[in-house]
Amino acid sequence: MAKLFRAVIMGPPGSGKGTISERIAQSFGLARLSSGDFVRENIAANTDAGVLAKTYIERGLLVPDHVMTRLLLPRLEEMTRHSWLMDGFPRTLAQAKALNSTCDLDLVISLNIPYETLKERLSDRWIHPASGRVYNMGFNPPHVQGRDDISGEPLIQHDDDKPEALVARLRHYKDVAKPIIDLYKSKGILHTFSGTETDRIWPYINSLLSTKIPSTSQTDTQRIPMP
Ligand SMILES: Nc1nc2c(ncn2[C@@H]2O[C@H](COP(=O)(O)OP(=O)(O)O)[C@@H](O)[C@H]2O)c(=O)[nH]1
Ligand SMILES: Nc1ncnc2c1ncn2[C@@H]1O[C@H](COP(=O)(O)OP(=O)(O)O)[C@@H](O)[C@H]1O
Repeated sequence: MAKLFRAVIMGPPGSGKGTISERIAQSFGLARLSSGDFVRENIAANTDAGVLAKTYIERGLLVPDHVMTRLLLPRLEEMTRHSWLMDGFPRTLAQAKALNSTCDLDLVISLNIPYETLKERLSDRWIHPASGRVYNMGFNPPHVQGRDDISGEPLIQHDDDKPEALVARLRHYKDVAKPIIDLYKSKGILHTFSGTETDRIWPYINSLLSTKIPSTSQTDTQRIPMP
């Protein structure tokens, strides 16, 4: 069997994790895993962990580590034969340690984007809540203003994308991400990309992955559709 490839993408809210993950999944055939999608799937399916997670999300809180790992690790065990890229997990050092004990990561991408850029992007971010599709009124606008391209349903803006909530979210990200980044740096798997435009960062990520992902795993790996 081809060697598998496991990667994590990290970065503050608005840094382009979703946008870049989508490009990586398409270009390299990795399964794209999103912790936010797992949480929403579990809430929709009314699993025990989903019911518990919902009580935190409703209060605008992060889901506690033990609930997150209970949600995610079994899903990762189903993926033992696939290459994947994870977005949104780990978000704490405890989660990083739990992930560590389940699998060996090959690579971590960390996005380093200036605050002003994040603020501008998020104030322009619109979301289709049912699918998680993300638009930006300048960068990738929907075909019809205010409507999802596929379903035609209305787009919404998250309250926590508003500038007043953003400062606190970014400060929180820096505090919790630092030890995780240090951990991956010490393992020699961290790659940091800085800049203000995804289109300028993408070629560097693309060429890095081209050297790291075994070409056989690009064809052997089946794309796992996410809801
Ligand atoms: N103007 C601009 N917007 C971008 C760029 N890259 C991503 N975006 C938009 O910025 C917002 C945040 O990106 P997203 O991928 O959702 O970031 P995440 O929160 O890290 O997953 C979305 O509305 C994207 O469409 C860029 O280079 N320029
Ligand atoms: N790794 C995680 N640790 C704790 N909570 C998480 C994690 N991933 C997702 N969540 C929870 O699920 C919610 C939705 O996640 P996500 O789609 O990544 O949205 P956002 O980028 O707005 O935080 C988060 O706001 C958080 O409550």
